[in-house]
Amino acid sequence: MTPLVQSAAWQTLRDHHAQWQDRNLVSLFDADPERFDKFSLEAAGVFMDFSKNHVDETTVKLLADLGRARGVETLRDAMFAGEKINHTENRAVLHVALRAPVGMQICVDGEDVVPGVHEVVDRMAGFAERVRSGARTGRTGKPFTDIVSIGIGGSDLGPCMTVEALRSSLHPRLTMHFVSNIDGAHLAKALRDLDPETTLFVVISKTFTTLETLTNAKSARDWFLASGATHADIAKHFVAVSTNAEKVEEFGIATRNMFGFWDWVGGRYSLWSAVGLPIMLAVGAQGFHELLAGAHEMDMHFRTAPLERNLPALLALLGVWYRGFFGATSQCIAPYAQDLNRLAAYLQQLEMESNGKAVTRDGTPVSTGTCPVIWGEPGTNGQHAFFQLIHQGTDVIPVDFIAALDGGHNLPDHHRLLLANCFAQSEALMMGKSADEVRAEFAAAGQHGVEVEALVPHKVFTGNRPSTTLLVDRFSPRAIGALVALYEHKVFVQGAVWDVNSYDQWGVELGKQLAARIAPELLPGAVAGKHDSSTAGLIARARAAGA
Ligand SMILES: O=P(O)(O)OC[C@H]1O[C@](O)(CO)[C@@H](O)[C@@H]1O
Repeated sequence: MTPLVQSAAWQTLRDHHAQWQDRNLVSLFDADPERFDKFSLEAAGVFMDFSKNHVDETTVKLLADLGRARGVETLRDAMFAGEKINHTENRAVLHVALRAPVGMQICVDGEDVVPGVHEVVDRMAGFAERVRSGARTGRTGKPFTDIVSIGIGGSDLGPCMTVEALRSSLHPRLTMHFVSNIDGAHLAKALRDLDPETTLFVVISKTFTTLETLTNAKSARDWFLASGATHADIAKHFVAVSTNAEKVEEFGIATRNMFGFWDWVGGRYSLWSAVGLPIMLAVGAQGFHELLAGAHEMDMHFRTAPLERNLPALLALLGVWYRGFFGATSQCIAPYAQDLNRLAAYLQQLEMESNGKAVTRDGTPVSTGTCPVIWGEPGTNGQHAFFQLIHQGTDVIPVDFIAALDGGHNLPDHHRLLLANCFAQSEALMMGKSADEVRAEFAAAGQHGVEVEALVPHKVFTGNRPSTTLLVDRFSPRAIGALVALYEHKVFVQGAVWDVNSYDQWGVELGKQLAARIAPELLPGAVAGKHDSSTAGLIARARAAGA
């Protein structure tokens, strides 16, 4: 494929960008009373206002042209057709099959995978409903009160983020805990107040070889056995989610207590598979089905809508536009929802592990910047922490504001203030405040003179800073499903335009290998291997401290 910056579509966009050097968003709104209607759209219950972005109708068309020229639609169709678009691992990429309704056909190597997907979901539902009803108990016959999900990365962030997001739908008897970090403090804190007789562990690992997960699972098993339980009791308190039955059995969990999935489900795209078992345990089978239905609706929109009217494509192309032409190296995620407090962490893996790549699909260096740094915190907390930099710092940082119209609680005054803050932030980022406006404020307060002039530059907001606002009715399972699928497809489109393989993650391997080498060197009496003087010095200090 032609390097991105040499493609005709990119060069046309570059010429078009020259017009944006001195264009002000406010003046675009002044010139066009219909701007909000023209640059907003809704699909699968997600409303997207992208009018406060540096785009006009020509920009949208040119960005869509770029998407088409880079083969977004062809690659999309190949993904839905089960082709092995993850070429470095020779795998299909079919998280969309995980939310396909009964009767839809999606084939890998000539075999329809949808019936197998539903078989697992039905098994999960049977299990989850028995745990939720209290029919399935622990070894002493007591119903479970606590569920500890052990996994990391894609085997943790999706279920953890979703369970938090669906707080208002959680089962009243079951408290959910998520343990990921190999830092023993994480597991120790989770187990501190738990009763082994009423605790169920869900060990999630696609490979079942991940150091963090196996270490935590072994320690959890030791904690359970130390309570007087026998090895035979493990079957009542431990279930596994994996693609690796052999390793699961080796760990001591019988395969009848295992829920499987497939190599065509990438870790960070897996919350819709058995990896979502904690979600189903928390919100029930019905809630999980609604989550899948919301995602499927977004899939169908993504699959069929023209790029100019395609939510995921537009979100992605805006990101490409800012990354490529406005120097944006990061993207802020600002959900105005405390329940979405893990969304930024989830999207960090989804986007950065997928598109944080410096070579194209054929292995040659990329010609322009790829994935920006994804970061964020729920509003309004972010306003009192880092929004200063977004308003008055030196970089362009596009913001995605995400909110629900209904807060899902009975404190309507809080929700009104939350939404007011959300809408005010995007308005302030765009409008800014000029020096004359600052002077007028001082004058209205009766202040004039040299001291006032000295303060003016500090109080000026340049404005003209872009943001997109996503609104849903409320954070129902269906809306969360649609929202997450929206971002999954955004990542897909960006990967296609940048021509990177969004579905491998070789960049995490080197650190794992080196950690495996260093771990035995930290044991008492061990001989340290050959390292640079910094690493050797750090190892020596840890050994001296008896690590
Ligand atoms: O599910 P597993 O095999 O334990 O892997 C966990 C995570 O580790 C990674 O491979 C990266 O370290 C992720 O892609 C994955 O989600």
